[in-house]
Amino acid sequence: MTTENHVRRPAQGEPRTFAKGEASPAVWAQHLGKTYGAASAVADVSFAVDPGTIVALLGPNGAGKTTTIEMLEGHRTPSTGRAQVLGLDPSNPREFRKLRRRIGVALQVSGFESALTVRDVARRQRSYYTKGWAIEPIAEALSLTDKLDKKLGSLSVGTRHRADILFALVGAPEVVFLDEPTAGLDPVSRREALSLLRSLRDAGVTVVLTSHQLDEIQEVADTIHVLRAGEIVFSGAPQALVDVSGVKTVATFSVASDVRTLPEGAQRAGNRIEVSADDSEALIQTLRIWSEAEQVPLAGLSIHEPNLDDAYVELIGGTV
Ligand SMILES: Nc1ncnc2c1ncn2[C@@H]1O[C@H](COP(=O)(O)OP(=O)(O)OP(=O)(O)O)[C@@H](O)[C@H]1O
Repeated sequence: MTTENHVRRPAQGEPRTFAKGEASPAVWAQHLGKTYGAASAVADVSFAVDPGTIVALLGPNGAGKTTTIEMLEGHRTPSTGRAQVLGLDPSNPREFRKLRRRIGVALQVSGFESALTVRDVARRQRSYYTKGWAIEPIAEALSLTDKLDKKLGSLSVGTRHRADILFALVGAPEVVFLDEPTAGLDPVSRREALSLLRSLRDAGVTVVLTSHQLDEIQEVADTIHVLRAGEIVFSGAPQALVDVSGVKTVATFSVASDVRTLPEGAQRAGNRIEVSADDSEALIQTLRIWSEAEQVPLAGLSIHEPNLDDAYVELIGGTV
């Protein structure tokens, strides 16, 4: 879903209401902005998040992802615009008190006491909520079972990060905000964390996260919002960004040095040949036909189809 297509813009100060039958977004931001003195951290961010989906805020360092997510969590007050999470305004202290029992938050850097064990903090976090999930199964899903009785101060950075995800989830939140949840995690832990995110979505939990790991985002996110200099420059499904990016499929292969005729549009560097096209199937077909006609084998053929990483780099480029 794109950002604002089903959202009626309310007048300033009017509570956001949704038509009968219209699904209320779990998270809604309209023209959110945050300034620090003369500096703008977030300029103008609007989007709506469907319940039970995974949404990723992407963008270069300093684009405003953390500031945006922290305004939604109620940790920063917007300078302009407004937000609702589960129909409540995170910047309104009375509404925030209700909201915080229904959301889970893992900050990029958390401030839990180093002298407490993982279990102590998990129990305490769960006690703040009316509902709650059992600690052990989540700990197991994050490979934290043998760390539950370790003090936070003794954990490695990646383990500490996984513990922060556990703390965000123990209260059975309806919406979870995770700031770079897989940063610093080893490859196996990453897989586990991604699998946990999918399970949360299957259970109807809405997940809003920030990330620089585009391969992971392509795998798990339903929707991405790409920020640049505090503004959204793309909203949609990860594949939609790939599709509009114009990045081509590239085939590379080697030929003997006496081969002179090449497929149309091919680039040659020594014996290495590179051919690109919009459509990978058509490209492979063209190469097969050329190979058979010329009696030249496609030695070491590799095909690189554009992915989210390629599309993101094309979108963001070196312009920031
Ligand atoms: N408390 C603050 N005071 C002044 N400027 C701030 C403050 N917090 C953030 N900023 C600035 O706001 C901009 C956006 O920062 P933010 O942390 O939201 O970016 P980000 O997209 O999350 O970056 P990263 O990928 O590095 O985490 C940056 O230029 C940052 O320096």
